[in-house]
Amino acid sequence: MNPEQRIEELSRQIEHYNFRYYQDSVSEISDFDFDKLLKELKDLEDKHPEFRKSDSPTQRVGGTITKNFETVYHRYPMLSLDNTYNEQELRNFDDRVRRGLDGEAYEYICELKFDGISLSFTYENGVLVRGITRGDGTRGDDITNNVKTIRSLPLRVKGENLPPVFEVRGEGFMPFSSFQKLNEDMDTLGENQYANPRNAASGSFKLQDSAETARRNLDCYLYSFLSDDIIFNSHEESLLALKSWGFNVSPGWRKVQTIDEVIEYIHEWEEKRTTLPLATDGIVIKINSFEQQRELGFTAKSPRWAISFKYKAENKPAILRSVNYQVGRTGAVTPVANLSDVSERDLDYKKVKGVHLSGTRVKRATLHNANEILRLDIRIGDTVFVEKSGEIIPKITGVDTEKRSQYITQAVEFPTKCPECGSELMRNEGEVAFFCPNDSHCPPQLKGRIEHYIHRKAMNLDSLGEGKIELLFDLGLVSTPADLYDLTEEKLLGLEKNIFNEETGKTKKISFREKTVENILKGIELSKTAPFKNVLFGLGIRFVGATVADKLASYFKSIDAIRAASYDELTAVPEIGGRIAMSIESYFSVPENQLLVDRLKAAGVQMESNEKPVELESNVLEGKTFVISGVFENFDRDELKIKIEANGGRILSGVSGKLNFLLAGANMGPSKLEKARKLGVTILSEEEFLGMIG
Ligand SMILES: NC(=O)c1ccc[n+]([C@@H]2O[C@H](COP(=O)([O-])OP(=O)(O)OC[C@H]3O[C@@H](n4cnc5c(N)ncnc54)[C@H](O)[C@@H]3O)[C@@H](O)[C@H]2O)c1
Ligand SMILES: [Zn+2]
Repeated sequence: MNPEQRIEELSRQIEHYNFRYYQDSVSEISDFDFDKLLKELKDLEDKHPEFRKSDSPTQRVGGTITKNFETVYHRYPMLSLDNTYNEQELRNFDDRVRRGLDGEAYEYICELKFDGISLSFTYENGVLVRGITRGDGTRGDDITNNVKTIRSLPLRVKGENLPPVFEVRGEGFMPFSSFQKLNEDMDTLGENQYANPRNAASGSFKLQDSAETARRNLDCYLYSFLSDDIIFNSHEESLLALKSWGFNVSPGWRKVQTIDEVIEYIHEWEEKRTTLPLATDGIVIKINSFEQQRELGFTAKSPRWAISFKYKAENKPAILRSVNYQVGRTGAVTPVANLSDVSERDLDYKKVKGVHLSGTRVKRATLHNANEILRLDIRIGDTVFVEKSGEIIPKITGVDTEKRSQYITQAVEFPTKCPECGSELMRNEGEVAFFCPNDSHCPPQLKGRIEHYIHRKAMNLDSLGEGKIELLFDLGLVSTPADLYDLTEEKLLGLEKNIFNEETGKTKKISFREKTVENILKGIELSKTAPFKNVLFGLGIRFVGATVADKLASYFKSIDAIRAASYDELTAVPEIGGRIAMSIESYFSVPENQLLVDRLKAAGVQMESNEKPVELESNVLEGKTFVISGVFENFDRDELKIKIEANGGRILSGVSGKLNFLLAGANMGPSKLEKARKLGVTILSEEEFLGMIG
């Protein structure tokens, strides 16, 4: 391949990864490997400048803007940072700075590099008016409603010297604690988990539903101040002022005079950063004086007065001792590697402490699926390499095949039967995961179903959290959600169990005292009042998520109508497709599921929608269809929905050619508006609508 072709190929690859990363919040490769590709491209372009295109990924900020939010131009461009993984390049940077400043003395500010997404906040007369993503550096997404959910971000600031308009910038992130909770939730709901807190933060800041963003407990550190008037002389002054105005400035920064002190700072934080409650991927150094920053200027993509140093993910050898196969709630089987340190090769596995990696001891790593085992060509007894980078879950990156001849090794055999229930495993065409088809008797699947039933978005039985279900299940008291309603004080009082967490090696004792039992029974009783749509979602029928359950419940009004519905009747419901209809049919073809529903009904759980039938006020809207979007002044969306139905109109769930009216409130997504305009849908304001119904 000649340089021109390679440049072309690299550009295409990098653009693909950028799109996945910024648009979809997914990392298909590690940051380190991504940065290697980018560096290769940059070096090639430096050697052959004639092949450098103006829109090359080396010349542009990698981010994208989405179509889901208002696009806003940045008042000051939001750039990226040049980065390096080694100290020599950092010294080269220092040389460039020294030359650029012609022998003037200079200082650096060292800061931690937080791993989240860049955000910019505009304040007018002290009031937060806008929050924008970095986007492509020139324009970003207006996500004001979502950034307002950050509790540490002041909505109003007071202080001396505040210019009438200013911007502050910082990194929005998801603390480890929120990340873990979110992924547990995703797991319960059977949705894809985020690989790391950065991707979770990126996805969560760009949700359409701010209430959901709020639940995810995001946070933000501020590290930059911008305004038209120059009111500070240095970065240090601006950080101190930000802090004094009440902004959340991370306390870890330090002013230093030399590159050696910078390197000292890097070494100091290499281990220490792993104890922080949020992900960091390096440090950032910036020239302190604003005057000198202006002298040094910018490239197309990043400032010449700053650089980031990224920590390489620690990669260490370990011994693959054995492989376990975990069966998840959906029946999917995941192979998990049991590891020991190289020095522990001959130690009994029970006594093994694991490999020391990025501040923690690692004893297990996911092998994902059968294909990954083949790809790695891994054997029990092998010396493997483990890595823990931005990802929280350690992974095996390769095998030291040279070591193989020194030890006895043994092939990893993927089981053909479910390790939990013995059923023959299956694999769907086109899918990588093997799964256990025995969904009505396989223990982890049953337990998963109960956990789903009590989930916040289903029956919201929070008095029965983690561990308690496990106890009840293991003692044989509860094996389906219906069993919950047979629990009594006599059965529960005094139950006890030690639950061992293989991951942490810690044992937790759970015991049911009077207060606990009272709360559990109260919660179960209360769950009988949960609306039918929550119950329907709680059943955990495949593809019937909360939104689909809502639609089915309001269309069919009762479980009996749903289970009697034919495929054609199901697919006649707007937005219920063949895949969902088939899944519902197959759910009710299982006798155990029919029984479960009957028992829940007998226990008094809501199996009918008690949405009051709408009383007809008029039929002026007969034959007309509506979509409601945005926020309204006098009504909330449910009230508007009732108004429309009460006057004979019908609600559709999406904008399509069939739609007559889009009832548009404030803050609705511009892409929906655009689509409606294109399709010639009439757009109504709240007032116009009220006029229509008199
Ligand atoms: N794995 C993938 O598929 C993939 C794809 C695209 C990009 N990436 C990663 O993202 C990087 C490019 O992203 P980028 O342009 O945002 O660069 P970057 O993340 O390396 O550095 C710039 C960003 O650092 C952040 N930052 C954190 N702490 C800061 C501080 N104290 N001061 C200033 N800024 C701070 C800011 O958001 C700033 O925009 C790549 O180098 C790569 O590591 C990975
Ligand atoms: Zn099984």
